[in-house]
Amino acid sequence: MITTPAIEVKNLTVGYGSNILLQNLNFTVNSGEIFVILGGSGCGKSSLLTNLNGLHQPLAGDVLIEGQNITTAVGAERQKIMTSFGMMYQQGALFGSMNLLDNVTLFMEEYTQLTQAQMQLLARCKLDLVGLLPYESYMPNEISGGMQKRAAIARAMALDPKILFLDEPSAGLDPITSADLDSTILDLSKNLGFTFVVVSHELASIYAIADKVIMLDKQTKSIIAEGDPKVLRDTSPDPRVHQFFNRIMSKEVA
Ligand SMILES: Nc1ncnc2c1ncn2[C@@H]1O[C@H](COP(=O)(O)OP(=O)(O)OP(=O)(O)O)[C@@H](O)[C@H]1O
Repeated sequence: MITTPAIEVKNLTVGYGSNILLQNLNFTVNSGEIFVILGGSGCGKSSLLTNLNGLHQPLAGDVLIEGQNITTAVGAERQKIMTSFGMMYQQGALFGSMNLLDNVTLFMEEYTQLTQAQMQLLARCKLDLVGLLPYESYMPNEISGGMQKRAAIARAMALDPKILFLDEPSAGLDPITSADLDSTILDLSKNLGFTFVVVSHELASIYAIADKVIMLDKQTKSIIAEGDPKVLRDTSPDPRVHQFFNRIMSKEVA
């Protein structure tokens, strides 16, 4: 059986006006995979993510989400593609003036015809999946940084997407909280079959969750490595890749 990839990227050029960050990228994210985008600071990881999720238009090329071209889609067709994925941004993920339950129901109110009771029931399911059901009435500033990240994942799941984009989920978290978040991501992947596309430069997290990575390079504006991160760490002949993956002692990541 041939399954449509979750995401197909074809000849994609990412940048802003005349500032080209990444050129002619080609890669595929398979359904159910945890796919990690990595690379040095400023190489264009977050920009690539905003081209994949339709927030910014690529300078050239196409992005297909479950076979549908988000780059060319307009109107209702585009809206349909946009609701097939959820997004967790690096900064300010939650609305500070709403409790966690309202943060999750917000998108349902905008995009569905469900009753309040139905929305709340579904939102409680999402909060439960990330371990936050007892905190549904808490405000974002009343919970820890790690809990805020998990609440943001619950909110990204509000419309039952198949794909979740996470921009630097571990940023600002201590190693133990970060490992907890990795467990949540792995659970959601294993139990519910989500496809994750994650921007990260945290090696411990990359080794813990990634099925596949692509490594971006600022100088060549291209993908310089692709595959299983542990295999790349142990076998890549490319010094840039070797240096990235061996920043910490191997015993920490074995
Ligand atoms: N909206 C924008 N308009 C113009 N330039 C931008 C915009 N967003 C990012 N850039 C520029 O694009 C370059 C790459 O930024 P981006 O955030 O995509 O890289 P990154 O690899 O995610 O970086 P980091 O790891 O530091 O978060 C930077 O020079 C940045 O200033």
